[in-house]
Amino acid sequence: MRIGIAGITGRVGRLLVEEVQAAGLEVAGGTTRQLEQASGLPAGLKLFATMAELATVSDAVIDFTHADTVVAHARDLSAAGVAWVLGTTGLSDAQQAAVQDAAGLIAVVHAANFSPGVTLVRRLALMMGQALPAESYDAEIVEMHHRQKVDAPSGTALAIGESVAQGRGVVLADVRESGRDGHCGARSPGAIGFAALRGGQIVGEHEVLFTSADEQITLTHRAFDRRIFATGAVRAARWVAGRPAGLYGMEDVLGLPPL
Ligand SMILES: NC(=O)C1=CN([C@@H]2O[C@H](COP(=O)(O)OP(=O)(O)OC[C@H]3O[C@@H](n4cnc5c(N)ncnc54)[C@H](OP(=O)(O)O)[C@@H]3O)[C@@H](O)[C@H]2O)C=CC1
Ligand SMILES: O=C(O)C1=N[C@H](C(=O)O)C[C@H](O)C1
Repeated sequence: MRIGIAGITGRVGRLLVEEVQAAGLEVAGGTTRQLEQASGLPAGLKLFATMAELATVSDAVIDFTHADTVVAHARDLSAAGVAWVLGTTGLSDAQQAAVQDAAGLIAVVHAANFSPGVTLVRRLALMMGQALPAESYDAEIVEMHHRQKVDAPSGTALAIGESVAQGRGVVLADVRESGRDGHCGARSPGAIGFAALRGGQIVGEHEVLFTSADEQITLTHRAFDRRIFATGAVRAARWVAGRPAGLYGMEDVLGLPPL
């Protein structure tokens, strides 16, 4: 199986090269905007300036790049009929819609976090949302990442928030409170709050807190090594091969029953 890697010079992209090879799969090549200057990659890798070119040599493409690439990548992979494993976060509504449209034509695995642990945390968050009434339990999600991260809150924090909202039977956009600062007023009843911290080289930490007047329950996930995302994405690429068009998540890859 030939795996293309979009964003092959990136923090995750470089690990993907190693993990695709470790899984016994072929690295078909990768995309980069720095065709001449890309350094530190294994010799002999095929580098391409566009997804359209990478798609011609790939059976599936793993994509950890930037939200600005998503619309073009959706178009090019749909046109080529190549499966897409998408890890990029910080997508706008229009970019999400492009992913959804692509999934009508090709198989897409889209996850804000490819670690098995976060997939389980999302399930637990949904159950907590179902069990702990919003009138009594305030849900807050705190995330911390490395200083280079460009989007906030993290895709994982938002995905966990979606799970809590699903458990509560509400729409996240209606109850989301992010980035409180200044005279922002008291917490709205039923709000799901988000706080984003940045510093150093933290790989990724997420905490979900449910706090009532009488008790607090917290779920914590810490990624110690970015490789966990690369191994999860390679697992998803293996899984997606030959699947019909559709939008899949990491819970499908892990074979978890629907909630
Ligand atoms: N789902 C998951 O499990 C995870 C998701 N992520 C997400 O994956 C994405 C990439 O993360 P990470 O590898 O840390 O990021 P990096 O910035 O290290 O790598 C992204 C690469 O994408 C390429 N790129 C292409 N187009 C653009 C653009 N318009 N702007 C910026 N870069 C571009 C760059 O390569 P070049 O300059 O060579 O073109 C860059 O090296 C982020 O959205 C991040 O949040 C990260 C970890 C886990
Ligand atoms: O940018 C990162 O590094 C990460 N991004 C993802 C996110 O936004 O949730 C996943 C992980 O936390 C690392």
